[in-house]
Amino acid sequence: MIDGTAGVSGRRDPDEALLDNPDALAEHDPGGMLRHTASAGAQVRESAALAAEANLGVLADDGRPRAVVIAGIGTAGRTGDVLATVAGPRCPVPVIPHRSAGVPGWVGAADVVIAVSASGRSPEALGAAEAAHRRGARLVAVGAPDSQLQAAAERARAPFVPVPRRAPARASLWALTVPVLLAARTLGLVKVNEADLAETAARLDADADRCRPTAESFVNPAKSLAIGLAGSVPIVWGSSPLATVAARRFGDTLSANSRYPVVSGALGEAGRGRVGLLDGVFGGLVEGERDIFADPDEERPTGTRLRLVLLRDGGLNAEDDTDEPLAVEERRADAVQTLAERRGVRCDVVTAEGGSALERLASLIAVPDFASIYLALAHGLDPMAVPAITEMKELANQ
Ligand SMILES: O=P(O)(O)OC[C@H]1O[C@](O)(CO)[C@@H](O)[C@@H]1O
Repeated sequence: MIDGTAGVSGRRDPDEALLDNPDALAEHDPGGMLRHTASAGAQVRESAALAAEANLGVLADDGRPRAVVIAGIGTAGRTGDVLATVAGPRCPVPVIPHRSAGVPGWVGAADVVIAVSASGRSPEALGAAEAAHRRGARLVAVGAPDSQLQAAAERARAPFVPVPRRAPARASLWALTVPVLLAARTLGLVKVNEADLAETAARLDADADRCRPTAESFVNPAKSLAIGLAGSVPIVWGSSPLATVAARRFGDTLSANSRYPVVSGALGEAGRGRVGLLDGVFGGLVEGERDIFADPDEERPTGTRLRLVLLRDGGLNAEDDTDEPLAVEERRADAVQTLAERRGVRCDVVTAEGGSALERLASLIAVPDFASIYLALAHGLDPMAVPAITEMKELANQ
């Protein structure tokens, strides 16, 4: 074990055996990040019930808005990306995630602002709630009960969905996302129905079960994904807009939980530039030096190398939910797998399952969420405590 600055201790080389030792897992996860993450399905059900009590119906009183702005930062900000992708390219109004304080200059009485903050106190969400009120935009707020955000919503006489606080915010993705989607449903912008919510919750429960700490690495998809990523520079690309949201989410959790550098984004965009990484010093150049006779399961390459994680959507219905033909996305996903294989870059594929956009998204997020935690634990890092975030806030506020 080594100690870094800020009292963070961990080991440079991952201890894979630790992943199959439930006592050691619990010891390294004192805040219960695995347990919080396993509550994703319950979060969907709870938030759906809380949203149903929040009088979201008033949002629809003035009809369809000109635009919807989802204001928040970090995980709260990701909920805006989820809404934009679930609403899809045929959504009749622009859906705009906004990650800085306040709201865009054009926001006015014709628009809706959804302010989201797990703690209920981020300057970004608070600034947006206040600006929306000042400009006469319709407002709905989602966040911790009895928070500054709740007070701001009350001042604006706006609906507020009180989402119980879990620390840290990134363990609350589903709790925050569902009220955002249900607010948009009230406005007629998404088709998410009760069955979609129930099936998404069931999918998250089933994945949490497959990824539970007592399920050993050879049957646990999150542990095996973590072991594959250990020591690598992960590249996470999503084959569709939906899968790209999941890819960016994996970028968030790999950075914050596992403290790994990661390249994440859309495969379509990557194919026009970032795919060049596969040929570089962490890709083809180092892989070319590997002993081709070594047992791929035994050998852990010495040079840092890339590991590609491809999140494949496959789409639901080519007519309805994609802005380019499904076949194009699929061909591109096949192509990058071939390219990685030619360079000797290992590739993990997670394929979406489920009958709705939300369930498919859940199926691309659940296993990677757990993998990021197992990767942290293999390195002896507490996946919950990220002192650099607090230190950064303190330094920035000086
Ligand atoms: O959802 P909140 O509480 O507004 O926080 C926004 C972001 O800020 C952090 O709390 C870090 O300060 C993240 O964990 C979070 O996603």
